[in-house]
Amino acid sequence: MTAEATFRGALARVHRVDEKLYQRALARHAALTKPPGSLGALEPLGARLAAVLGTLKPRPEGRAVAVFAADHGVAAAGVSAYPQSVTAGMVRNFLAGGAAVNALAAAAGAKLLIVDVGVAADVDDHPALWSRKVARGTRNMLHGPAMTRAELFAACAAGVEAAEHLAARGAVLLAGGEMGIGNTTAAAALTAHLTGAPARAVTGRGSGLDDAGLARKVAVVEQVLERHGEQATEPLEALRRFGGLEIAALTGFYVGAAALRAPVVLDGFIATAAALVAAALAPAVRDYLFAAHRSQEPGHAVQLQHLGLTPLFDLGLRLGEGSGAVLAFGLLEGAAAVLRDMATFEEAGL
Ligand SMILES: Cc1cc2ncn([C@H]3O[C@H](COP(=O)(O)O)[C@@H](O)[C@H]3O)c2cc1C
Ligand SMILES: O=C(O)c1cccnc1
Repeated sequence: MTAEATFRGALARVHRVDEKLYQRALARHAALTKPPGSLGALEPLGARLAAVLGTLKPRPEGRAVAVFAADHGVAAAGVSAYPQSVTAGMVRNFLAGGAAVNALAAAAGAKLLIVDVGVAADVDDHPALWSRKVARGTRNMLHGPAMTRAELFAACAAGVEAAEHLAARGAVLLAGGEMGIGNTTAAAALTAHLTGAPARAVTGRGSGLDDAGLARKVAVVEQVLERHGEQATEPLEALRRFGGLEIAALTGFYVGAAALRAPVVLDGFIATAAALVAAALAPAVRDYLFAAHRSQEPGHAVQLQHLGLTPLFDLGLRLGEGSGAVLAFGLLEGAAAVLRDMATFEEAGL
Protein backbone atom coordinates (compact mmCIF):
# COMPACT_ATOMS: atom_id res chain seq x y z
CA MET A 1 0.00 0.00 0.00
CA THR A 2 1.29 3.49 -0.76
CA ALA A 3 1.75 5.96 2.07
CA GLU A 4 -1.05 8.10 0.65
CA ALA A 5 -3.39 5.09 0.60
CA THR A 6 -2.47 4.27 4.22
CA PHE A 7 -3.36 7.78 5.31
CA ARG A 8 -6.51 8.15 3.20
CA GLY A 9 -7.65 4.68 4.29
CA ALA A 10 -7.39 5.73 7.94
CA LEU A 11 -9.29 8.95 7.21
CA ALA A 12 -12.10 6.94 5.64
CA ARG A 13 -12.39 4.78 8.80
CA VAL A 14 -13.02 7.73 11.14
CA HIS A 15 -16.65 7.80 12.32
CA ARG A 16 -18.44 9.83 14.96
CA VAL A 17 -18.91 8.30 18.41
CA ASP A 18 -22.32 7.18 19.66
CA GLU A 19 -23.99 10.33 21.06
CA LYS A 20 -26.68 8.20 22.77
CA LEU A 21 -24.03 6.38 24.79
CA TYR A 22 -22.62 9.75 25.86
CA GLN A 23 -26.07 10.80 27.10
CA ARG A 24 -26.60 7.47 28.89
CA ALA A 25 -23.22 7.85 30.63
CA LEU A 26 -24.21 11.34 31.83
CA ALA A 27 -27.49 9.91 33.11
CA ARG A 28 -25.61 7.18 34.99
CA HIS A 29 -23.44 9.88 36.57
CA ALA A 30 -26.58 11.60 37.82
CA ALA A 31 -27.59 8.35 39.58
CA LEU A 32 -24.24 7.70 41.31
CA THR A 33 -23.79 8.13 45.09
CA LYS A 34 -22.76 11.79 45.12
CA PRO A 35 -24.48 15.12 44.67
CA PRO A 36 -25.15 15.50 40.91
CA GLY A 37 -22.32 17.39 39.23
CA SER A 38 -20.02 17.16 42.25
CA LEU A 39 -17.28 15.47 40.21
CA GLY A 40 -17.20 18.50 37.93
CA ALA A 41 -15.29 18.08 34.69
CA LEU A 42 -14.64 14.39 35.45
CA GLU A 43 -18.30 13.65 34.65
CA PRO A 44 -18.39 14.73 30.98
CA LEU A 45 -14.84 13.41 30.66
CA GLY A 46 -15.92 9.93 31.75
CA ALA A 47 -18.98 10.14 29.51
CA ARG A 48 -16.82 11.05 26.52
CA LEU A 49 -14.54 8.07 27.25
CA ALA A 50 -17.62 5.84 27.48
CA ALA A 51 -18.78 7.06 24.07
CA VAL A 52 -15.33 6.59 22.48
CA LEU A 53 -14.80 3.11 23.96
CA GLY A 54 -18.39 2.03 23.31
CA THR A 55 -19.25 1.01 26.89
CA LEU A 56 -20.82 2.54 30.00
CA LYS A 57 -18.03 0.89 31.99
CA PRO A 58 -14.84 2.08 30.27
CA ARG A 59 -11.56 0.57 31.48
CA PRO A 60 -8.83 2.49 29.66
CA GLU A 61 -5.80 0.64 31.01
CA GLY A 62 -2.65 0.55 28.88
CA ARG A 63 -1.09 3.94 28.16
CA ALA A 64 1.39 4.94 25.51
CA VAL A 65 2.95 8.11 24.17
CA ALA A 66 4.65 8.47 20.77
CA VAL A 67 7.11 11.35 20.37
CA PHE A 68 7.75 12.36 16.76
CA ALA A 69 10.99 14.21 15.97
CA ALA A 70 12.07 16.20 12.92
CA ASP A 71 14.03 19.25 11.88
CA HIS A 72 12.82 22.45 10.24
CA GLY A 73 14.38 24.42 7.39
CA VAL A 74 12.87 27.60 8.81
CA ALA A 75 15.22 27.29 11.80
CA ALA A 76 17.79 28.97 9.50
CA ALA A 77 15.74 32.19 9.81
CA GLY A 78 16.72 32.57 13.47
CA VAL A 79 13.26 31.78 14.87
CA SER A 80 14.34 29.63 17.83
CA ALA A 81 16.39 30.37 20.93
CA TYR A 82 18.25 27.08 20.30
CA PRO A 83 20.29 25.65 17.41
CA GLN A 84 18.93 22.91 15.15
CA SER A 85 21.41 20.36 16.57
CA VAL A 86 19.33 20.26 19.78
CA THR A 87 16.68 18.18 17.98
CA ALA A 88 19.04 15.22 17.46
CA GLY A 89 20.59 15.82 20.87
CA MET A 90 17.19 15.55 22.53
CA VAL A 91 16.31 12.40 20.55
CA ARG A 92 19.46 10.80 21.96
CA ASN A 93 18.41 12.07 25.40
CA PHE A 94 14.94 10.45 24.97
CA LEU A 95 16.64 7.17 24.08
CA ALA A 96 18.98 7.44 27.07
CA GLY A 97 15.99 8.13 29.35
CA GLY A 98 16.99 11.63 30.46
CA ALA A 99 14.24 13.94 29.18
CA ALA A 100 11.13 15.30 30.90
CA VAL A 101 8.87 12.97 28.92
CA ASN A 102 10.92 9.94 30.07
CA ALA A 103 10.40 10.90 33.71
CA LEU A 104 6.71 11.71 33.26
CA ALA A 105 5.93 8.64 31.13
CA ALA A 106 7.63 6.42 33.72
CA ALA A 107 5.68 8.11 36.54
CA ALA A 108 2.44 7.54 34.60
CA GLY A 109 3.29 3.94 33.69
CA ALA A 110 3.14 4.80 29.99
CA LYS A 111 5.06 3.10 27.21
CA LEU A 112 7.21 5.56 25.23
CA LEU A 113 7.92 5.27 21.51
CA ILE A 114 10.36 7.66 19.84
CA VAL A 115 9.82 8.12 16.11
CA ASP A 116 12.45 9.79 13.90
CA VAL A 117 10.46 11.10 10.94
CA GLY A 118 12.94 13.73 9.82
CA VAL A 119 15.86 14.50 12.10
CA ALA A 120 18.69 16.08 10.08
CA ALA A 121 21.50 14.16 11.81
CA ASP A 122 21.93 10.39 11.98
CA VAL A 123 20.56 8.76 15.12
CA ASP A 124 21.97 5.37 16.16
CA ASP A 125 19.62 2.39 16.28
CA HIS A 126 17.98 1.75 19.62
CA PRO A 127 15.18 -0.61 20.74
CA ALA A 128 12.95 2.37 21.70
CA LEU A 129 13.52 4.13 18.34
CA TRP A 130 11.31 3.80 15.31
CA SER A 131 13.39 4.94 12.35
CA ARG A 132 11.01 6.37 9.78
CA LYS A 133 13.22 9.17 8.51
CA VAL A 134 11.40 10.69 5.53
CA ALA A 135 13.97 13.44 4.87
CA ARG A 136 16.74 15.22 6.75
CA GLY A 137 14.38 17.98 7.85
CA THR A 138 12.03 20.20 5.85
CA ARG A 139 12.92 22.99 3.44
CA ASN A 140 12.71 26.58 4.63
CA MET A 141 9.04 27.57 4.16
CA LEU A 142 10.09 31.18 3.67
CA HIS A 143 11.21 30.17 0.16
CA GLY A 144 8.55 27.61 -0.79
CA PRO A 145 6.69 24.52 0.45
CA ALA A 146 8.33 22.79 3.43
CA MET A 147 7.67 19.33 1.96
CA THR A 148 6.94 17.49 -1.26
CA ARG A 149 3.67 15.57 -1.49
CA ALA A 150 5.58 12.29 -1.20
CA GLU A 151 7.28 13.47 1.99
CA LEU A 152 3.97 14.71 3.40
CA PHE A 153 2.19 11.38 2.91
CA ALA A 154 5.18 9.33 4.11
CA ALA A 155 5.15 11.29 7.38
CA CYS A 156 1.35 11.06 7.76
CA ALA A 157 1.50 7.29 7.17
CA ALA A 158 4.24 6.90 9.80
CA GLY A 159 1.86 8.53 12.30
CA VAL A 160 -1.05 6.23 11.37
CA GLU A 161 1.24 3.21 11.73
CA ALA A 162 2.59 4.40 15.09
CA ALA A 163 -0.98 4.52 16.46
CA GLU A 164 -1.67 1.03 15.08
CA HIS A 165 1.62 -0.29 16.49
CA LEU A 166 0.87 0.98 20.00
CA ALA A 167 -2.76 -0.17 19.97
CA ALA A 168 -1.68 -3.64 18.80
CA ARG A 169 0.61 -3.81 21.84
CA GLY A 170 -2.18 -3.14 24.30
CA ALA A 171 -2.36 0.65 24.56
CA VAL A 172 -5.89 1.92 25.08
CA LEU A 173 -5.05 5.55 25.91
CA LEU A 174 -2.74 7.22 23.41
CA ALA A 175 -0.88 10.52 23.44
CA GLY A 176 1.39 12.23 20.95
CA GLY A 177 4.35 14.51 21.47
CA GLU A 178 7.00 16.19 19.36
CA MET A 179 10.56 17.45 19.27
CA GLY A 180 11.87 19.75 16.54
CA ILE A 181 13.74 23.01 16.90
CA GLY A 182 11.79 25.70 15.02
CA ASN A 183 8.49 23.86 15.18
CA THR A 184 6.55 26.56 17.06
CA THR A 185 7.09 28.73 13.95
CA ALA A 186 5.60 26.05 11.70
CA ALA A 187 2.75 25.55 14.17
CA ALA A 188 2.09 29.31 14.27
CA ALA A 189 1.89 29.58 10.47
CA LEU A 190 -0.47 26.58 10.29
CA THR A 191 -2.62 27.91 13.13
CA ALA A 192 -2.94 31.40 11.63
CA HIS A 193 -3.81 29.89 8.25
CA LEU A 194 -6.36 27.38 9.56
CA THR A 195 -8.08 29.55 12.20
CA GLY A 196 -7.84 32.93 10.49
CA ALA A 197 -6.19 34.46 13.57
CA PRO A 198 -3.51 37.08 12.91
CA ALA A 199 0.10 35.83 12.98
CA ARG A 200 0.99 38.01 15.98
CA ALA A 201 -1.85 36.49 18.04
CA VAL A 202 -0.61 32.92 17.60
CA THR A 203 3.17 33.42 17.52
CA GLY A 204 4.93 33.15 20.87
CA ARG A 205 8.39 32.79 22.39
CA GLY A 206 8.60 29.02 21.81
CA SER A 207 11.56 27.60 23.68
CA GLY A 208 12.52 31.07 24.95
CA LEU A 209 12.99 33.91 22.44
CA ASP A 210 13.64 37.44 23.72
CA ASP A 211 11.61 40.44 22.48
CA ALA A 212 13.76 40.98 19.38
CA GLY A 213 13.59 37.28 18.53
CA LEU A 214 9.81 37.27 18.92
CA ALA A 215 9.45 40.28 16.59
CA ARG A 216 11.63 38.49 13.99
CA LYS A 217 9.55 35.33 14.32
CA VAL A 218 6.24 37.18 13.86
CA ALA A 219 7.69 38.82 10.71
CA VAL A 220 8.74 35.39 9.38
CA VAL A 221 5.26 33.94 9.94
CA GLU A 222 3.67 36.95 8.25
CA GLN A 223 6.02 36.68 5.26
CA VAL A 224 5.39 32.96 4.86
CA LEU A 225 1.62 33.46 4.84
CA GLU A 226 1.90 36.39 2.46
CA ARG A 227 4.17 34.51 0.05
CA HIS A 228 2.21 31.29 -0.27
CA GLY A 229 -0.82 31.37 2.00
CA GLU A 230 -3.18 31.79 -0.93
CA GLN A 231 -1.88 28.65 -2.60
CA ALA A 232 -2.78 26.55 0.43
CA THR A 233 -6.40 26.08 -0.55
CA GLU A 234 -6.97 22.90 1.44
CA PRO A 235 -5.72 21.61 4.82
CA LEU A 236 -3.24 19.04 3.47
CA GLU A 237 -1.70 21.67 1.21
CA ALA A 238 -1.32 23.99 4.23
CA LEU A 239 0.37 21.13 6.12
CA ARG A 240 2.72 20.50 3.16
CA ARG A 241 3.65 24.17 2.84
CA PHE A 242 3.89 25.30 6.48
CA GLY A 243 4.09 22.13 8.56
CA GLY A 244 6.88 19.84 9.60
CA LEU A 245 7.47 16.12 9.21
CA GLU A 246 6.71 15.55 12.92
CA ILE A 247 3.55 17.69 12.65
CA ALA A 248 2.42 15.64 9.63
CA ALA A 249 3.16 12.44 11.56
CA LEU A 250 1.08 13.73 14.50
CA THR A 251 -1.76 14.49 12.08
CA GLY A 252 -1.56 10.87 10.93
CA PHE A 253 -1.36 9.69 14.53
CA TYR A 254 -4.60 11.46 15.51
CA VAL A 255 -6.38 10.20 12.40
CA GLY A 256 -5.01 6.69 13.03
CA ALA A 257 -6.15 6.76 16.66
CA ALA A 258 -9.65 7.94 15.71
CA ALA A 259 -9.87 5.24 13.04
CA LEU A 260 -9.07 2.68 15.77
CA ARG A 261 -11.65 4.31 18.09
CA ALA A 262 -8.88 5.05 20.60
CA PRO A 263 -8.97 8.09 22.91
CA VAL A 264 -5.96 10.28 22.14
CA VAL A 265 -4.63 13.04 24.38
CA LEU A 266 -3.38 16.33 22.97
CA ASP A 267 -0.28 18.03 24.27
CA GLY A 268 0.64 21.69 23.65
CA PHE A 269 0.80 24.16 20.79
CA ILE A 270 2.63 22.10 18.17
CA ALA A 271 0.63 18.94 18.81
CA THR A 272 -2.62 20.88 18.66
CA ALA A 273 -1.61 22.44 15.31
CA ALA A 274 -1.53 18.89 13.95
CA ALA A 275 -4.96 18.28 15.50
CA LEU A 276 -6.31 21.33 13.64
CA VAL A 277 -5.26 19.73 10.36
CA ALA A 278 -6.72 16.33 11.32
CA ALA A 279 -10.05 17.87 12.36
CA ALA A 280 -10.18 19.97 9.19
CA LEU A 281 -9.76 16.78 7.12
CA ALA A 282 -12.22 14.67 9.12
CA PRO A 283 -14.33 16.59 11.66
CA ALA A 284 -15.23 13.34 13.48
CA VAL A 285 -11.60 13.11 14.67
CA ARG A 286 -12.58 15.68 17.30
CA ASP A 287 -14.73 13.11 19.10
CA TYR A 288 -11.55 11.15 19.97
CA LEU A 289 -9.36 14.11 21.05
CA PHE A 290 -8.88 15.00 24.72
CA ALA A 291 -7.21 18.30 25.57
CA ALA A 292 -4.87 17.81 28.53
CA HIS A 293 -3.56 21.25 29.39
CA ARG A 294 -3.36 24.80 28.17
CA SER A 295 0.20 25.70 27.21
CA GLN A 296 1.78 29.08 27.89
CA GLU A 297 2.23 29.55 24.13
CA PRO A 298 -0.48 32.14 23.36
CA GLY A 299 -1.82 30.44 20.24
CA HIS A 300 -2.76 27.30 22.13
CA ALA A 301 -5.94 28.82 23.58
CA VAL A 302 -6.91 29.94 20.05
CA GLN A 303 -6.46 26.39 18.74
CA LEU A 304 -8.42 24.78 21.57
CA GLN A 305 -11.28 27.19 21.12
CA HIS A 306 -11.31 26.51 17.39
CA LEU A 307 -11.54 22.78 18.12
CA GLY A 308 -14.21 23.29 20.80
CA LEU A 309 -12.09 21.56 23.44
CA THR A 310 -11.67 22.58 27.10
CA PRO A 311 -8.30 21.77 28.65
CA LEU A 312 -8.27 19.84 31.93
CA PHE A 313 -5.53 21.89 33.60
CA ASP A 314 -3.09 24.77 33.23
CA LEU A 315 0.27 24.25 34.90
CA GLY A 316 2.08 26.92 32.91
CA LEU A 317 3.79 24.24 30.80
CA ARG A 318 5.62 25.22 27.60
CA LEU A 319 7.73 22.21 26.82
CA GLY A 320 6.13 19.85 24.33
CA GLU A 321 7.55 16.27 24.04
CA GLY A 322 4.09 15.03 25.04
CA SER A 323 4.85 16.04 28.63
CA GLY A 324 1.47 17.63 29.40
CA ALA A 325 -0.47 14.91 27.60
CA VAL A 326 1.11 12.17 29.71
CA LEU A 327 0.12 14.04 32.88
CA ALA A 328 -3.56 13.76 31.87
CA PHE A 329 -3.58 9.94 31.73
CA GLY A 330 -4.34 9.68 35.46
CA LEU A 331 -7.28 12.07 35.16
CA LEU A 332 -8.74 10.10 32.24
CA GLU A 333 -8.37 6.85 34.10
CA GLY A 334 -9.90 8.44 37.22
CA ALA A 335 -12.85 9.74 35.21
CA ALA A 336 -13.41 6.26 33.77
CA ALA A 337 -13.04 4.62 37.20
CA VAL A 338 -15.76 6.68 38.93
CA LEU A 339 -18.21 6.13 36.09
CA ARG A 340 -17.43 2.41 36.02
CA ASP A 341 -16.96 1.50 39.68
CA MET A 342 -19.15 3.78 41.80
CA ALA A 343 -22.48 2.50 43.11
CA THR A 344 -25.76 4.17 42.23
CA PHE A 345 -28.06 5.35 45.05
CA GLU A 346 -30.30 2.41 44.24
CA GLU A 347 -27.46 -0.17 44.37
CA ALA A 348 -26.25 1.25 47.69
CA GLY A 349 -29.77 1.26 49.15
CA LEU A 350 -29.36 4.94 49.94
C1 LIG B 1 16.47 21.38 25.39
C2 LIG B 1 15.09 21.44 24.77
C3 LIG B 1 14.20 20.41 25.00
C4 LIG B 1 12.91 20.48 24.44
N1 LIG B 1 11.89 19.64 24.50
C5 LIG B 1 10.90 20.15 23.81
N2 LIG B 1 11.23 21.32 23.28
C6 LIG B 1 10.32 22.18 22.54
O1 LIG B 1 10.99 23.27 21.94
C7 LIG B 1 10.96 23.22 20.52
C8 LIG B 1 10.11 24.32 19.94
O2 LIG B 1 10.57 25.58 20.26
P1 LIG B 1 11.19 26.53 19.16
O3 LIG B 1 10.18 26.67 18.09
O4 LIG B 1 11.45 27.79 19.92
O5 LIG B 1 12.46 25.88 18.67
C9 LIG B 1 10.37 21.89 20.16
O6 LIG B 1 11.37 20.97 19.90
C10 LIG B 1 9.53 21.57 21.37
O7 LIG B 1 9.15 20.28 21.51
C11 LIG B 1 12.51 21.56 23.65
C12 LIG B 1 13.41 22.60 23.41
C13 LIG B 1 14.70 22.56 23.97
C14 LIG B 1 15.65 23.67 23.72
O1 LIG C 1 3.06 24.24 23.85
C1 LIG C 1 4.05 23.56 23.59
O2 LIG C 1 3.94 22.33 23.39
C2 LIG C 1 5.40 24.19 23.45
C3 LIG C 1 5.59 25.52 23.72
C4 LIG C 1 6.84 26.07 23.59
C5 LIG C 1 7.90 25.29 23.16
N1 LIG C 1 7.69 24.01 22.89
C6 LIG C 1 6.47 23.45 23.03
